[in-house]
Amino acid sequence: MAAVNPDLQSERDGATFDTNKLTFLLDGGEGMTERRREVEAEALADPEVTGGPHYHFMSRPEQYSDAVRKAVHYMKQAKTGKFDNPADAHWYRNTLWPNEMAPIGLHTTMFLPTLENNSSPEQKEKWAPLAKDFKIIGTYSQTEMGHGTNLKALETTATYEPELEQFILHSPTLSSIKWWPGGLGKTSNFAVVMASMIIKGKNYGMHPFIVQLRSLEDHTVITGIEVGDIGPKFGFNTIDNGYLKFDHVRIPRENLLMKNAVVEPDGTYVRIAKNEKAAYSTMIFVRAMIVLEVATRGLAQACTIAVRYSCVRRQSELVPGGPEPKVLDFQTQQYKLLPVLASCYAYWFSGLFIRMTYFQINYEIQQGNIDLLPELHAVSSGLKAFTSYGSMAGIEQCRLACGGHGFSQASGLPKIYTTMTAGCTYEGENSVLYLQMARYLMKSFLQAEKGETTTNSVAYLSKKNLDKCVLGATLSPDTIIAAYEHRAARLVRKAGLRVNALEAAGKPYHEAWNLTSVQFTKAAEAHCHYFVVLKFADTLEEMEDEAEIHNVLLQLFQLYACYGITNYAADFTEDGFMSQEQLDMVRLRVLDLMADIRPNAVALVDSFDYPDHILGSVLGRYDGNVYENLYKWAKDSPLNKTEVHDSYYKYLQPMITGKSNL
Ligand SMILES: CCCCCCCCCCCCCCCCCC(=O)SCCNC(=O)CCNC(=O)[C@H](O)C(C)(C)COP(=O)(O)OP(=O)(O)OC[C@H]1O[C@@H](n2cnc3c(N)ncnc32)[C@H](O)[C@@H]1OP(=O)(O)O
Ligand SMILES: Cc1cc2nc3c(=O)[nH]c(=O)nc-3n(C[C@H](O)[C@H](O)[C@H](O)COP(=O)(O)OP(=O)(O)OC[C@H]3O[C@@H](n4cnc5c(N)ncnc54)[C@H](O)[C@@H]3O)c2cc1C
Repeated sequence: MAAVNPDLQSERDGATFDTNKLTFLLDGGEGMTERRREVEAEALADPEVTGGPHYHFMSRPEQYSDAVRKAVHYMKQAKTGKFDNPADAHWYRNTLWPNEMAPIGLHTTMFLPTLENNSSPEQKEKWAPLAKDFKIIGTYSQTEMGHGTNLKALETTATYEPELEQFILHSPTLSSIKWWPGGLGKTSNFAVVMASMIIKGKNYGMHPFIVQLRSLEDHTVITGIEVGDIGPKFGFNTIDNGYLKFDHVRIPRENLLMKNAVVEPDGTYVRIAKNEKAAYSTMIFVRAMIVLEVATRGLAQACTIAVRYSCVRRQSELVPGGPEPKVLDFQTQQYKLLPVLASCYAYWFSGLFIRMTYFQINYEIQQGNIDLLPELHAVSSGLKAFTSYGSMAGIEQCRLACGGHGFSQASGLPKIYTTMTAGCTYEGENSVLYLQMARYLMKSFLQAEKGETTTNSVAYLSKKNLDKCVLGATLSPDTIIAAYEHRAARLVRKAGLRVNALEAAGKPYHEAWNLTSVQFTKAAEAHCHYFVVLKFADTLEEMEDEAEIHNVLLQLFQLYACYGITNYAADFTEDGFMSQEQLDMVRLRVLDLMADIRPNAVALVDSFDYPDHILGSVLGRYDGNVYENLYKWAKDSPLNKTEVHDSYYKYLQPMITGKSNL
């Protein structure tokens, strides 16, 4: 291994805490870190994982093809049973497809979970082993060309025919063509298809059906089905997002996944699930996972790259006539990066929380207790929107902080950005998800207005909030939380009262709601912001005696919270809650905290513990040897394969010399 750049080494030498111990905390325990490292090390030693063609120098069809090669490698490994622990499988996939979507990504993330959570016991016994063993490869096919958000308006129909005990799948219009599902275009031979179920002329709404798309012998498309790739996208080059059109395709009655609703042979419809949104369960799962696995990890990688690079990049002067400083020593550079780094830690702890909560509540739901479903839906929707947007903005900030080299694919940042930013749209467009959370907030507000107690994430709405902010220079977590509670409660209340006032003035509820929806998305965002602050504070409180780590995390917590206050200053001050003096104090504390955190910046990103292969960045290399590797990267560019490029002979030569050697 090459010697570490002394500029990076000095940062590591100066850290005040043991990065390993912080990694343990982030992974959820030392044992988890060890296991993750074992899985990653095994993958990294395998030439099938690390030895393929250079991602950035391939065309899109080549990128897809190489991702399929990796998928086959993954499936072979999985078939040996070595990934029976889902976390192991996850680490392996992250190493195999760094910041790339696997062509079988939807198979593992949505197809299999839908089979497992939406099937009757007999169906589960039949389909889940086939999917787990990759005897069938599937996707989750819900969105249509005309509708992704409004699921009630999906046009694909599944019409029941009792005589033959079959459903007939049909795409009646152009806009009903399924559009976007990952792995649908070329890879999958099966899909869970969400279609509106029609029995004897009555539409029972969206239900999941398992449908074969392609032959298991030669992958040819089943008669009556048209399927293909939707073409190049902003990112996601390694996955074949696809389209799917049905022309009266018959499937047996048993292909309706019947955990939540049964259709008897004579066409009698029997609802089993207590909540009519039970068919939406896979979306809740993925939203809950996106917080840590997509939004936070993308941001953590971008921070790692930008912070390390900012400690090896030297430019300009700090002391007149003095040596060029590391660019991270400029206060403006710290202001670009350190609040983003703080937000990454904040999202991480919320991500751990929502992941654990999802599995706890889902267990209850599987036992038939759906009391906490609305809360889970609201919190997972809100956090997905809040963290994916914050991460998207943060990654772009990291790119800008890397100057010119940040714009090169060599930085790794464009790939991280384009993969992550899709998370603002898929699995529920962010504004739409904030509005789902807002529905929950509105209901909770009305409860609180009636003097009822609100619980869990919205407990603060029925509490007496402070009228005056008591935040002092010590920035105690309690006073910070109280400030964020006040802001969220006030914005929710203001939006709720406006809906009431508009209704009282004669507007129908739906109109009053639409006229308040900007206010409500801001209230939902404020609620999520409060929640993320709260979960960070909870983590600090629950930490066992690791004083050095506690210290630096407390500084990050304070920076995250103070930066948030300065960014949303009007929300905290306009009702007189926070004084101008307090706001000024908070602004200065942001600068002090950055100076406090600066010596630990590299250690804080090292603690995310990303191997270079996953980062995929010349700028963010662990050894900091940036320039020699940038040079090597350029030399590898396909355009440099020949001294004179073909385009010269084709176009330039005739123009310049009047002749052509072609
Ligand atoms: C270690 C483990 C590692 C694991 C690794 C995992 C790694 C993860 C990696 C992730 C990679 C991700 C790749 C995924 C690719 C994208 C896939 C997709 O986009 S797929 C496509 C994704 N597509 C989308 O996301 C579509 C987005 N659209 C929607 O979800 C819905 O249509 C809607 C929610 C917007 C409205 O629905 P609509 O039917 O019109 O409903 P109304 O508005 O009329 O509200 C009625 C009531 O219902 C309630 N409620 C609603 N939802 C739920 C729920 N889920 N539940 C419960 N309740 C719910 C609502 O609160 C309300 O209650 P109330 O107030 O009356 O009491
Ligand atoms: C990379 C990627 C992968 C995907 N993978 C899959 C997949 O595997 N399977 C699958 O089924 N789907 C998939 N999708 C589709 C995805 O889930 C939808 O695109 C997403 O849910 C958004 O829906 P939409 O496209 O209809 O957006 P639209 O709803 O058309 O959004 C357009 C605008 O309208 C606004 N808007 C819409 N409704 C409302 C409302 N009620 N109130 C206020 N504003 C509103 C939105 O906020 C947005 O600004 C994928 C999409 C992408 C980009």
